[in-house]
Amino acid sequence: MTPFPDTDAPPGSELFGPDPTANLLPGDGIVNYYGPILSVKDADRYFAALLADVPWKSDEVVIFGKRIETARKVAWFGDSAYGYTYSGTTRHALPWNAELRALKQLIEQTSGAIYNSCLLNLYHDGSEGMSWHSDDEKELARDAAIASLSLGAERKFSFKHKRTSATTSVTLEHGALLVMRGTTQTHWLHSLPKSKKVTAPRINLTFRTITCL
Ligand SMILES: O=C(O)CCC(=O)C(=O)O
Ligand SMILES: [Fe+2]
Repeated sequence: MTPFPDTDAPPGSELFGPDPTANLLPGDGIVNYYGPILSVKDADRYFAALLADVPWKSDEVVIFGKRIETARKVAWFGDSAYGYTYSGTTRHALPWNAELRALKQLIEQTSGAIYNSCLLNLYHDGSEGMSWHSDDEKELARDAAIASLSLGAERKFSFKHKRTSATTSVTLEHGALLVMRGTTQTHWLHSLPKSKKVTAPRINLTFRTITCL
């Protein structure tokens, strides 16, 4: 009997999950995937608390000049009531609640960066996603780390290079952390593709740094 029958990975690596120092991108930016940083029990607890306590609102996007309300819901929290403008609408950040304060501290420790705001997205099922974009709004500090925590249904997350169209994808697990660093937003787009296979909801939190306060 072979000791590691199911994998070509180095012995033991499957016990410790992904290597968070490995870069998912071939260059022009850095994306680290930490895998789950919360126990399933804690991830379940945060998912339920955020689903119930966050004042979820539809987002607005402009497609071919038309203003569309998304089925996906959003909320925005921050250190102070920052104004944040996208698709021609300015929103103001809500003050941190207890769950978000605890998650922010854990994610700052794990990722080695600090954040002053968090955008939350609620996808009710796989019919909702987010199309190709980069997080390059003028309010965001250039090249600052963006830390993404996933709760709920597993979803695929994809990157596409703006010039070469090279793509790469990762599965975002319940309770998992992904961090985009350096010039990632300058050179790469990312998306959360829709999927007919996903029937359960997912909450995503992206911790960010807003400038021009
Ligand atoms: O839901 C996700 O994983 C990604 C969300 C995202 O890209 C964003 O909010 O800018
Ligand atoms: Fe994004």
